[in-house]
Amino acid sequence: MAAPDVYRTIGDLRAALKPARMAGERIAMVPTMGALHDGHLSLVERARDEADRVVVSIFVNPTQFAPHEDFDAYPRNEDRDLEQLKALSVEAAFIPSVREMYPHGFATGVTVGGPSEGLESAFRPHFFDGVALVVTKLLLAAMPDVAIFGEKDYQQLCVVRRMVRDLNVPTEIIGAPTVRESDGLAMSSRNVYLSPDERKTATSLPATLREVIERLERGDDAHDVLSQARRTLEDVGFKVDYLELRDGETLGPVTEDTQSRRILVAVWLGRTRLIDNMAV
Ligand SMILES: Nc1ncnc2c1ncn2[C@@H]1O[C@H](COP(=O)(O)OP(=O)(O)OP(=O)(O)O)[C@@H](O)[C@H]1O
Ligand SMILES: CC(C)(CO)[C@@H](O)C(=O)[O-]
Ligand code: BAL
Repeated sequence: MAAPDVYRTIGDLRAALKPARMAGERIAMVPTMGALHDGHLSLVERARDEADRVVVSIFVNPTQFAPHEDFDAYPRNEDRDLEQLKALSVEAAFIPSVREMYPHGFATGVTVGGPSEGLESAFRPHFFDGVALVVTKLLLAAMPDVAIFGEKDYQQLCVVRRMVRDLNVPTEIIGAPTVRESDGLAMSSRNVYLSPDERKTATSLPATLREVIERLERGDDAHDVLSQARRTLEDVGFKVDYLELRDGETLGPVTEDTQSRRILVAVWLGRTRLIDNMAV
């Protein structure tokens, strides 16, 4: 197994991918912020199935963090990440500096409406502008045929799909299922912030979502079910940012035309913010 080639500039990445593209190879990209776990690795495996060549980007993107958020504390471990990518025979890692992505004088933004409204945006108003901007730049840097995003960040996946459609970016976006710990907690780089006690409590989050789904499928009133689930979460110590049932395709409100519903949640446990979602 060879370690991935590491590219730190957009120019070097483009030059390296050019021969593969000219030879008609299919290129897949997996954008990440590093601190890789099995959730990320499942995206890489999916990318492997989809393409001849896999590029994983590792970039903790400052424009999606508000000044009071955890940009500085965000876990970073490039050597360990590269070891994991080596084990999966990933050919290329794109690890740009903040200066490379946002050179002095940078003055452009990307704003997506539709699915970015509400949910995360109500609590992290800057977030999707930062994600849409950096994903646009990453896709333009690698020009992949396909890019894989996790359903764990379901609203992000919907926003990226909308941005790619609206801007005619020639990349197919694939959503991959959420990988969970054995007790059901969605894997997330931020789980390392949890104390041992908080980690035990955290398992109530997916358990509560599963109860919500069971009750909705039994036909219980959605408003009652959500109010009770919110109280359950608060009783075990979560502070709830949102717990909402949405149309699974548009992320708008559930209407008569809704084909699939999705329950989405964001909570705080001490200083850690957790998000999760499940199809109903
Ligand atoms: N448990 C998971 N299952 C599937 N995909 C995941 C999982 N966790 C993250 N991803 C996906 O990996 C990609 C990179 O995510 P990111 O690097 O932010 O990791 P993260 O674990 O979500 O970190 P954070 O704690 O910042 O939310 C995103 O497309 C995200 O949806
Ligand atoms: C898509 C992404 C890599 C953009 O920085 C990030 O939001 C993430 O890791 O989910
Ligand atoms: N996984 C999404 C990146 C973020 O929450 O900042």
